[in-house]
Amino acid sequence: MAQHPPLHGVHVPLVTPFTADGRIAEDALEELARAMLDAGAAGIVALGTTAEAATLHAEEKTTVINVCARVCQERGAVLMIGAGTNDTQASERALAELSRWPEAAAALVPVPYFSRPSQAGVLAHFIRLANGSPLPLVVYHVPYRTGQPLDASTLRALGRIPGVVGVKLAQDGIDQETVDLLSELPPDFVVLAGDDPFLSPLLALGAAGGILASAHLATSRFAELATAWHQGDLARARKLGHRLARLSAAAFLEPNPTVIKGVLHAQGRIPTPDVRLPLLPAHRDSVDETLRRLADLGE
Ligand SMILES: O=C(O)C1=N[C@H](C(=O)O)C[C@H](O)C1
Repeated sequence: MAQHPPLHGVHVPLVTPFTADGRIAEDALEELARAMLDAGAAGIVALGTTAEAATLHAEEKTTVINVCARVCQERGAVLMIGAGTNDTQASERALAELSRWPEAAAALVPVPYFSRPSQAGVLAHFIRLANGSPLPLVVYHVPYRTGQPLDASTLRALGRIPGVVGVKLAQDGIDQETVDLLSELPPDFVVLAGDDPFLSPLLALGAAGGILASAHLATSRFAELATAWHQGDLARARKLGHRLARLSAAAFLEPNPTVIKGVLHAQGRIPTPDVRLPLLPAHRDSVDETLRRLADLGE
C-alpha cells in the first residue's frame, strides 16, 4: 500500500453524465476526466457525492471507476475512489472491492452518517477500516450531511491512525475546530477543502488542496488559486479566491451536482443535465447565474 500518496492540489469529484435514456454517458465522462487533468487538476475522485454515487448500481460504479482509472493512469494523475457507508462491516466489504484498482491513491470514506455514534465510535470505525483496507483512507467529514460533529482532537486522532492520510473537510464554514486542527496536523496527514466557497481561507490556513465539485468549471483557475497560496502570492490568491468563492456559491444555489450538470450541459460538455431522483434538475436561473459568474472571472 502506498503510504504517502501525493494529495496536494485540486481534485475534481466527477459528475456522472447520463444519456437521454438514463445510461452512463461513458464517452462524456472520459472527456471530462481528460479535460480536468489537462486544465491542471492534480487528480480525479470517482464516486464522490457529486457522482450521485448513492443512485448508481454496482455495475455502473465499476464503469465509472474504470473510466476514471484509465484516464488517471494515462495522465499519471491521482485517483481517489469514494466508498463506505454508515455500516462498518459493509464499509469493510466495499473497501476490499477496491483491491481491483491498486493504482488508486486513496479511498474517500464518509464519517458514518445518520447513526450518530459517539466520537469514540467514529474513531473505532476508522481504525477497523484502515486496518483491512487495500488503499490509504481519506476521511470525508461533512457534518451537515452526516449529522455527526467531530472536534479537532478527534480529527487529529483520526489523522494518527496508520493508513489514514487525510481528511476532506466540509464543515460549512471555518470554525474553532477547523482553526485548531490546522494549527497542528499529525505528520503525513493532509487537509483537503471540501466545501467549495471556503477553499481560499482553508488554503490560507494550511490546507493542501481541495476536492471541489465547482472545479469542473474554471478548473485551471482553481489550480492557480492553490498554487498562489502555496507560493505565497497573497495579492493574486486573495483576488482569485474571492471570485472563485462567488462562482462556487452560484454552483451550489441548488443541491449539488444539479447546477454543475446544468452548466456542463449548456456548454455542450455532457449530453443531458439529467440527475437521478430524488434530485431534480437545476432551474435555468441558477445555471445562468453560474455562467455569469464564470464569465466574470476574467484574467
Ligand atoms: O463529491 C464530492 O466529493 C463533493 N461533494 C460535496 C457535496 O456535494 O457536498 C461538494 C464538494 O465540492 C465535493
